[in-house]
Amino acid sequence: MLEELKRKVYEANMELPRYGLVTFTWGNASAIDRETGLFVIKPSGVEYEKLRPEDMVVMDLNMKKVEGDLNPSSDTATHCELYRAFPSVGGVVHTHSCWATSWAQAGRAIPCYGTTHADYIYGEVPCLRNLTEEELKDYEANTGKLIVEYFRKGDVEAVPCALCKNHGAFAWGKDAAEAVHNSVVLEEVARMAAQCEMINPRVAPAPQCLQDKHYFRKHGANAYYGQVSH
Ligand SMILES: O=C(CO)[C@@H](O)[C@@H](O)COP(=O)(O)O
Repeated sequence: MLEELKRKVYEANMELPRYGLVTFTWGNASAIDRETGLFVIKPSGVEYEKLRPEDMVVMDLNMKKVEGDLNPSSDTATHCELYRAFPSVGGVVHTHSCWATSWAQAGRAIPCYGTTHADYIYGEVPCLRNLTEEELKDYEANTGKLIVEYFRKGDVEAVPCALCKNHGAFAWGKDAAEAVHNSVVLEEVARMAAQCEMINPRVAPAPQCLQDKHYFRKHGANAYYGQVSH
């Protein structure tokens, strides 16, 4: 079932340690097939060196396992909430990548200090609050609901990532490969922002007009970066 999607999700997961975003088993990638409403996700706690495409687990949007011998990722309910809420989200990645997680642990949103950030993310990367003790009873689903609640008031495409306080990072995209790409961007942006504040503790965000210029060079009707044809 969904063999091609399983292969893509497997490849996306394998990219995470290659890019240095995942240590041991600290992360997961998934992707959804919108026609069937099923999504494919990494199994929980399986070492990346041992992972195989056929180990990927198929889930439905009611959190029922449809296919797979192994337990799905412990973060499956978070991925599921994002797929349920946002039809444009086709792939989700969660990591504990060092720099993004450092901002999450510090409880800080990442300001947009430059055009590398603005090329991909419109405005700051939010750092979402801790869950309450009550909310922690359904931890992973409520983590997803918190992200959804934030982006219902925002733009889930213009800001393709978020930090969860004291936890780690989530990123998404139209498919698993784009979600991985955005995770790499997030980690680089987080690292540069931290170093930027170290070099100049009074640094200010990049001027809004420069942020706009860079974001809209690459996104929307007037984008002209790369081999775009008008
Ligand atoms: O947050 C954590 C662990 O604290 C998990 O996201 C991470 O270890 C990945 O778990 P899975 O192997 O996907 O279940």
